[in-house]
Amino acid sequence: MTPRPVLTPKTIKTLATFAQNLLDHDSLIRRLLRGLGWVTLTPLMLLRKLPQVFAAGCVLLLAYSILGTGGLVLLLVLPLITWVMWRLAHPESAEQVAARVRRRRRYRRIYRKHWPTIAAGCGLSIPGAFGRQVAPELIGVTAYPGADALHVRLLAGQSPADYADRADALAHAFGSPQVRVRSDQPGTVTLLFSTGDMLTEPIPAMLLDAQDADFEALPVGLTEDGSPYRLRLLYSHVLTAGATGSGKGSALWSTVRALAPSVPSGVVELWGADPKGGIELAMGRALFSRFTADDEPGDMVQLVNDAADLVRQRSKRLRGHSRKHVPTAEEPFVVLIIDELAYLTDYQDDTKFKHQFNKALKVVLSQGRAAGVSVLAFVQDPRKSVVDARNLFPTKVALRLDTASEVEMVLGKDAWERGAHAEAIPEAQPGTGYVLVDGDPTPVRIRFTWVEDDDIRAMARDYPAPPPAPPRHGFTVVTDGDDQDDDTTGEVA
Ligand SMILES: Nc1ncnc2c1ncn2[C@@H]1O[C@H](COP(=O)(O)OP(=O)(O)OP(=O)(O)O)[C@@H](O)[C@H]1O
Repeated sequence: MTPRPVLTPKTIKTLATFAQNLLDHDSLIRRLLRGLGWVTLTPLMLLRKLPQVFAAGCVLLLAYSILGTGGLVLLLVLPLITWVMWRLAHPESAEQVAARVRRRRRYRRIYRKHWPTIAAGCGLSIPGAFGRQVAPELIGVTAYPGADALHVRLLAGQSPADYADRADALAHAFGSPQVRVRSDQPGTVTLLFSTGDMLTEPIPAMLLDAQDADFEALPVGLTEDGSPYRLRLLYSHVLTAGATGSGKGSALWSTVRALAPSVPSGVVELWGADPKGGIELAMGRALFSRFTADDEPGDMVQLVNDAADLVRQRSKRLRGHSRKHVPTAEEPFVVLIIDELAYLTDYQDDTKFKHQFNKALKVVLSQGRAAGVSVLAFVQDPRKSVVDARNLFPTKVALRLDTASEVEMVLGKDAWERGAHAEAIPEAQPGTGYVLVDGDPTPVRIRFTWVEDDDIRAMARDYPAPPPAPPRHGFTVVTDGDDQDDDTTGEVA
């Protein structure tokens, strides 16, 4: 028996029809194959692009197969009911979770998606293979209530200054009112995009803390991410500049308030010089161990001279024993508060007075930090001649100022380029400013708390300075020429 040929004319005709059908776009076979592909590939696509949706679909299918329709409906409705009950019972925690979810969505939709294009547009990418642009790696995003922080790994050859130069372009590209550049660790940079202003509302005075205060981290206000701002005063000096009505008073009293609980024990001594006749400081007079608000400038010179003498004595004692003075009730942390520095350093006609004052102030500024004597000074006019000593202040604060050049006079050009636009602070937001601390090029936007007159009176009543003890600092003027360092002879202004 001869075998039947596999390819009979009939088989060939069937195959030809099948092939024609395959080629025909609208044929049944093509449609069936397309359907099959869709059914098998869609879950794979979902798994890759939207893993959460895929997982949710699997759970629902599983629930349906195990629990049936009723169970499936329950499974769908239960989270909704739980969410509504949560919102009703604990609206704050529910809002926190919702905000976190919103922020994560924003991170994915805005930053992750657009970062490569925006980095290239702002000139922060480098050319890669095949004409592609290589963007700096976006390591992650931290969402704070008032700002999003983008952590970016620097490309070889880049520095945070390159990002500071492009800060304006970056802010516009991401639709943020402002971006500030922070360099936290080598090789990375943090870009802080404002997403809303946490500092628009006045911040009430901090609760007085009866515990021993940390004088290197005094809570005086809030930063723009809503966290407390802690000011270093011990082993530092702070210069605050601001136009009239910018809130210098709140900077002063927020700091005094953080120190006040340590005043009655004598661990902190406040010395106040208010050349404007006591308008600012007199309300809290009882807090001050030494106070001069006379129009008579001689008293101010005496006060700063005494501070300089104390610094010299302590420095002499510290020499060879310790590098830093630790405040105690016997040897307190002395804070010399000068309300309007320009009045004493610049506006005086009497050159002899100016010379004496500047000489003593320079001793305190150059040697006082280690000796536990800090200066907290305020100026309205930041012209160079007024604050020529600003480099001796490790911490500088620019409240609202009139022009960008004034900001540069106080904080330096680099800080302005990094976003410290103190000239743009709204008049309606007194107490807001930028802080720059030596060693950290990133200005921090903060708002000082608002200490009301009643709060000041209550502080003065509850935390008065102890009565003067017999001389314990030995305020006798040190005349030993050997103890006076060369740099005590210079002028401040
Ligand atoms: N931190 C703050 N929060 C809310 N309001 C404030 C704050 N600081 C100041 N203010 C408001 O602004 C006004 C002016 O503030 P302040 O007197 O401290 O400014 P200043 O810079 O000391 O002005 P001047 O140089 O004219 O004395 C205050 O009376 C108060 O109403």
